[in-house]
Amino acid sequence: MTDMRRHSVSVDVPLSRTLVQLKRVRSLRDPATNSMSKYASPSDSMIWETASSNGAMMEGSRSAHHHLIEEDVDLEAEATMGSERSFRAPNARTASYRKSSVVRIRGLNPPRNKQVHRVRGDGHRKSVDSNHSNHSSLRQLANNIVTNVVEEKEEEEVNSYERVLPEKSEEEVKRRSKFKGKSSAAMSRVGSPCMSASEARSVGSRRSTVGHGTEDTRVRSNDVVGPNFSGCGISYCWSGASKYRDLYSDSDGPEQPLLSPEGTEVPFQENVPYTETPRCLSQKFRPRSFSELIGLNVVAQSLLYSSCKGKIAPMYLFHGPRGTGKTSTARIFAAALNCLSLEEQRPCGFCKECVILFSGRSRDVKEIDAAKMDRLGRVKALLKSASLVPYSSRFKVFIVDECHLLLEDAWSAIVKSLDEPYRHAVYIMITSDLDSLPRTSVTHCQKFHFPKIKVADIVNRLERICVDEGLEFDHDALHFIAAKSNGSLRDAEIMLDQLSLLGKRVTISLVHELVGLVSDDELIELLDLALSSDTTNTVRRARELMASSLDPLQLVSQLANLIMDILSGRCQSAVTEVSKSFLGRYALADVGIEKLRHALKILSEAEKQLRTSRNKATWVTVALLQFGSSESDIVAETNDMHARSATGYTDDWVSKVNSSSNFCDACNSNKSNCSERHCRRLKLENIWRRATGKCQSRSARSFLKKEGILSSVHVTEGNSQVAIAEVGFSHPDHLSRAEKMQSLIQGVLQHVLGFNVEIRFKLVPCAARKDARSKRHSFSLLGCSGRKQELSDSTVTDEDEPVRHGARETPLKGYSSSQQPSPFIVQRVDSKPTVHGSEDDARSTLTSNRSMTDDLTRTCRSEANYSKGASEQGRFDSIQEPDLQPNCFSRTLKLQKRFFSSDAAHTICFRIQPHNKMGFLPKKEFDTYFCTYGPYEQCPRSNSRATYGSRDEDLSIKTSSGFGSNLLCWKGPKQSI
Ligand SMILES: Nc1ncnc2c1ncn2[C@@H]1O[C@H](COP(=O)(O)OP(=O)(O)OP(=O)(O)O)[C@@H](O)[C@H]1O
Ligand SMILES: [Zn+2]
Repeated sequence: MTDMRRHSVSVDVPLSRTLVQLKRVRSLRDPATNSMSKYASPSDSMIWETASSNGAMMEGSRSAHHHLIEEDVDLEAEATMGSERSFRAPNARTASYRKSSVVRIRGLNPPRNKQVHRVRGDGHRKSVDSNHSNHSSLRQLANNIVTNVVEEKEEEEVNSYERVLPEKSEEEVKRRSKFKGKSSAAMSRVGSPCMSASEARSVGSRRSTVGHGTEDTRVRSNDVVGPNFSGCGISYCWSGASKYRDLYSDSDGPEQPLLSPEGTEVPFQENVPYTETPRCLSQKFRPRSFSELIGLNVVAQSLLYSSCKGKIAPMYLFHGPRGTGKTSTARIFAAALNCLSLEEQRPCGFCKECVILFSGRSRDVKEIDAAKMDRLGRVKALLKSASLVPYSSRFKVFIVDECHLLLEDAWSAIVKSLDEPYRHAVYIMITSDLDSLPRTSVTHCQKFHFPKIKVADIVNRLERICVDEGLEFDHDALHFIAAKSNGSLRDAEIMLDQLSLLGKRVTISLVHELVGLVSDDELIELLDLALSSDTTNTVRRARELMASSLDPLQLVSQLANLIMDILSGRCQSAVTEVSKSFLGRYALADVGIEKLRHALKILSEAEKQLRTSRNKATWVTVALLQFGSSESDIVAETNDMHARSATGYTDDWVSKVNSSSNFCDACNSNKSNCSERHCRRLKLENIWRRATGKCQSRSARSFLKKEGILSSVHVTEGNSQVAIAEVGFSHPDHLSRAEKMQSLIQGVLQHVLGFNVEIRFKLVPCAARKDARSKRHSFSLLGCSGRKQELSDSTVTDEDEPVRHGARETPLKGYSSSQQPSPFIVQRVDSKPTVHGSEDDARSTLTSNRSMTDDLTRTCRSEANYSKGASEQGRFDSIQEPDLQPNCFSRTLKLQKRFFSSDAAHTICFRIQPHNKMGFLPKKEFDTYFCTYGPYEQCPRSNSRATYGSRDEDLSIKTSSGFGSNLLCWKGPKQSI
């Protein structure tokens, strides 16, 4: 036996039987784990994700044998899989066995080195432990192995001609027949009692291919397996089980015992015949022709036409939401492509191709799960297979589901392969996420959009199913299911399926119970209570509803939907008394509508809060109680708001936060006693404190509290009122950090203000921070070392009261006073600026220092016309230069990097506003410089010369102006300048 192990031996016994024996011999398993999976082979090139969903498949590898044989056939079929696979010896002994025995499988290229143990498929490879108790089995097996070199050689050649590409010469085909004949003889010896049906079919098929061409093949293969033969169901069946199934995934599945406890062989289970029994309604009613597709007229017509006219693209892309029929359509189209009928209505559903395909046994139509195509090797194998001629059909169709999971490399490989002249290969890519596909690849596809299915169409379909299934139903219930399924027919069918299991009439209350929803009547009742300020009953009813396991968020969403339906007039055809009476009171009266809008607003706020709150039920109840704020409140509030908006300022949020109208919570005094401005600022602080207090993250909370300041709040006019909150930070780094927290800040402010909030960030002086109320804080806006700018308290930007300082408040030339741009940050510069350059510069700097002794505070202005709408997308910050004497020529401003956002996507634009002591110079004399942080650019808007500092961390701008300047710095997307 040892000798035998050492020498290569070829196999003379029927190979499938050998494999069966290998499979059965328990001792061939890994002794440590008793598992074969350890030797699971590199099935890298065995990527067939086959379609499908067959009940038999779901049973997993109830028969590893079946699996094995089936794969054998697969391999034979797919020449691409013919790569050699060798066992990896788990230990020396198995290695020794490996060396000694060469087990060859039909369809695989013969090993050059006979010491290579070849197995196909996932290769249930086995090691042999010579010490194992089943020596005798092994010996018997080994004795059955007889060298047959000639056979091997022939087989090799057969294999190489197994699949003939169209380009192959006739001569080759003849040779192929010759060898096929021999092969058939060899195959006739495949006498395994367990030869699988598919194998038998394959054998028959091969025989007939040789002699009679493909048309004959179909007939002959049926002769062998019988027209009703349904195979073991592995890998190709579509109905009955999960859609995505890895052919190899069950190699480790529950295998039937190979040896009984007594050591005798356990007879293999019979193939479980393919069964068409659908597992659920959506399978049972899966469409099988274009005419059965719902809501897809254009798609169906187009595909039908292209299949009839033979205008077939190499690649299609089906995209759209889930459950809208993409996979079903792909299968129908695949069937139509291969249907043998000459009628226009394809697929006919009756021809052999149709029958095979719809029973999930087609070998030319394969479904592939893109998630499994995670290695290039697998993609290559797919492409190789695509290059082979189809078994029996006209087209090889690859349905790649979830194709957005394909790697970009895979996409390019597939797209590249489209150039090859494989006119029989068709790819149907399916995705629900079009945006994540590589754009260039998508352009190669014919795209079909699968829209959400209309409620009415879903209802019709459900009705038909109910009739077919003998289910009693209420129309309302079906309508509700359809509305709930969000355009997915599959979801609707699944819901109906569940309801049908209850064995009761499908009624709306049953549906509500199943999906955990409240009926419209119950909702209206609750809404009515809440709107009529019936506090006790509102609380009681809300609690009741939520106690019956209704999710508070769900309740909010249902209520909001109901209100929206009422507002949009969709609820006018009320059926019940409750809804009729409610609609009469609310939907028709202006005040009622105003109340409903108000309620909707409250719900939208509540919804945001609920997402983060633990005590959801309470918050819902609180929200409901707010519905009851009286009509006069709403009207008054609205008027008030409009009045304030008209002046450009509203402190509606103040009235919301501080309910008392005469008492100033902020300064704890009667409003008449507190100074308006002071009071407002304190209120802003109050809001900011409350808002920041709502931040969940401690670090964010303390950062915002410490560094940020709410400098103003505006509420816009119009229907969709938005509060525009300006939040300031004194340091650019803080500013950029805060910008990253924009949504958080927005959320907390929204919560406190009760409005949708739009945030505007800006740099403000430190002194404006609340903690610096009494102190004067220095800050370095320009960040130049040694350069400090102290700002007075008055620099707090309360925009209702623009701060204007000093004699330099000269109107900008070129503007009438009414057109004056809005004021910007006010700064007072009282320290020496960093100016460097020539001696002249130095002198001028000194001069300028002298010149700015008294009146150094000045309003910087952003020029409103500078860029229309610019304020929407970015912002101006100003960097003020001290006044310089007119005789100052050129000088360089040096600005430290940290002033700028490090985000290269942002543009920083400097506008130099030269001015003399008399005021700003006329507009045309302005110099503009422009740069992007990163590689600096010349300003496209002016031909001004700009010189930038060479040091990395500094940006220097050389001004050509002989005057003092303001620098207006634009931070925002480049294109918006
Ligand atoms: N347009 C449709 N016409 C008829 N039946 C449909 C349609 N859409 C969905 N169905 C039903 O839903 C089931 C599932 O459909 P299918 O698998 O084709 O959807 P899908 O769009 O591919 O979904 P997914 O994107 O989740 O794979 C089908 O069996 C069928 O019963
Ligand atoms: Zn047909």
